[in-house]
Amino acid sequence: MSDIPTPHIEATSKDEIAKVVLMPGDPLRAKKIAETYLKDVKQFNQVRGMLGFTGTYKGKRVSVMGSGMGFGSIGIYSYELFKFYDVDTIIRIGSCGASRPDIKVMDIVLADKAFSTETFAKEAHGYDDKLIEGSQMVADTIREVAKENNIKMHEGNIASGNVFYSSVRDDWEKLEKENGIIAAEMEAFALFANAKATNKNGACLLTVSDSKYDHEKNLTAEARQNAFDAMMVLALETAAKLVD
Ligand SMILES: O=P(O)(O)O[C@H]1O[C@H](CO)[C@@H](O)[C@H]1O
Ligand SMILES: O=c1cc[nH]c(=O)[nH]1
Repeated sequence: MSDIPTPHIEATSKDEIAKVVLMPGDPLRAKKIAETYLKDVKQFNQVRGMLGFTGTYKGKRVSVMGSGMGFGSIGIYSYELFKFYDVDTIIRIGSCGASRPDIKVMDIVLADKAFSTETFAKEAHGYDDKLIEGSQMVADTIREVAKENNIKMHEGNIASGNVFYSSVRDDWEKLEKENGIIAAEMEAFALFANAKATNKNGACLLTVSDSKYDHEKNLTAEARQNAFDAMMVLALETAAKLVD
């Protein structure tokens, strides 16, 4: 197996990437975060447009890189970061759909476990589990930061899946109830599986971008790219504590 650079990340030294990586799906959101919140920023990746940057937040080195959408994409990037670049922690910072009426657009969700009916974890690492837990150490730090900054979060399991548009599934509400699912997105299950297999830390913070209970409030693509400030405070302050 190749070492660095990898087929998908062009950084030639492990030092170009911090021990904690924040990972939105959208590479342009990664750029925006680096420009807005980090100092002394250096870009470490542009292969396939999957932009990655390292800078400092309150003096602590933090990286931010896009994951792309779905298990295939985050599966590649998170594995290469954990396995070949010695990254310890990846915090996904994404958007999601709400699976409960009390969870509103712009609310923040901290994922406990990610649920999927798909085969990524089995094919990648032989895991049969449909629910895979995120790092409780990172989740505890996020809770601490939320308390310190008076930021409200919903906590629970989330559903992950490669299929955004489905014309056949009608069993979701039952699965959501049975598995304690409060929101839906497309990457956390693969991230948590890779973290488990490499003995690293994966966590997932989400901002609700749309709700089937309130379609009128759903966010535009531009708002999704720009509007997630509270989640950013949580992720950046957590990263700063983790690299103490
Ligand atoms: O906003 P991001 O992080 O991309 O997350 C969500 O948005 C994308 C779908 O529009 C999927 O990647 C899903 O997980
Ligand atoms: O994956 C996603 C992302 C946002 N909203 C959804 O319903 N699903």
